[in-house]
Amino acid sequence: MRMLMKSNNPNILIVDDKLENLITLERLLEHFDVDLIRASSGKEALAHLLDNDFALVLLDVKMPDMDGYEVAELMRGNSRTKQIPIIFVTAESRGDALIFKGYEAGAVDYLLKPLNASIFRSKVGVFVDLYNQKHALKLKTLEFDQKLAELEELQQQLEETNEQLLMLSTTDGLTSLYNRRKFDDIYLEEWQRASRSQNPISLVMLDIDHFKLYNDTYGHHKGDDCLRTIASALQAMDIRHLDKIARIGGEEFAVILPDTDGDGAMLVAERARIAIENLNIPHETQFSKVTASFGVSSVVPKRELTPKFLMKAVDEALYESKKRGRNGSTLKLLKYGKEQPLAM
Ligand SMILES: Nc1nc2c(ncn2[C@@H]2O[C@H](COP(=O)(O)OP(=O)(O)OP(=O)(O)O)[C@@H](O)[C@H]2O)c(=O)[nH]1
Repeated sequence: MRMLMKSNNPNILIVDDKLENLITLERLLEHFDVDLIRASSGKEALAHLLDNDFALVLLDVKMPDMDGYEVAELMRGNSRTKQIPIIFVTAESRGDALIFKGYEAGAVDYLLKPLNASIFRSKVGVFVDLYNQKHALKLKTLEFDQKLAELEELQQQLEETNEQLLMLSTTDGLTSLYNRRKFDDIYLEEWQRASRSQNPISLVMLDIDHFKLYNDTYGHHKGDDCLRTIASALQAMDIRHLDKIARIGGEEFAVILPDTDGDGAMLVAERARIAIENLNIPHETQFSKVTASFGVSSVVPKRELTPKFLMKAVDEALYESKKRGRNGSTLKLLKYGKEQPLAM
């Protein structure tokens, strides 16, 4: 037992207008690990109650100015103090009516003086234990909340890492466009959608002209810069939200165009061809600048067709553009499994 406040021990407030009674209570509570706080009036008691947390209040009934019942009632009316247990300690027994009045005022017990030391101590002990348990639970709850917050933060980090991983696995490191794997996934999805809706689907594939020569002339780093610049130019094109651009090979790009027929796809290819030409990247070819050749293919998917047909057609169309002198586009339309080339 200590008279000092602000230790980690529970506080017990002892309220009595007579000093000798306070001293008696203190002696009785000597062996408890608690901090005892004295109050010699109701007002003083209330002031302590508003300032500190208490495990228990030992409250004298008969005091001048404000009696114990009034103190108890004021405590019950205040959210900060209403849960604190009160044991009334009084010298007089004036009958059951008064004892009931004490319980009504919120007392948990009502003890008569002279106090029986062991009964008194065991009753106080119950409340000290309860308080200690409540305090330990509060600490555990705080610890739990902290762990929960840490867990939530870890969860958030995990989600961010997963997002980054997903991005890395679907995009091309050099240009940040979709990579080949993602292209294949999107293409398959769009093919299936077009099969259901029976709307056309088109592919545009482009390959930079004489890119080996470009690397050989300007070096691999400049080659990478060139690929990045072309990727940005393709991204800057005014195409529809559903159209998806990918880098599908070293110097090869492709655009998936859902709900687009051959004519529409040729317009996109021509726009991309001009966008690359207009970059005016010097290159030692017949055009004196970097250009690209385009293959375009389009189809309304029928049961006898697989996605590979359209890929094969776009490949062949691109090859045709290379053969015809580069920096141009060739369209191949597919119908009912039969290839119908349409030179442009
Ligand atoms: N700098 C750079 N070069 C690449 C990259 N990927 C592929 N290449 C190069 O692109 C060149 C492609 O050359 P080829 O397939 O022979 O074709 P080309 O020289 O473009 O000629 P045509 O396609 O016939 O016009 C090769 O030299 C590759 O090394 C890359 O990520 N960065």
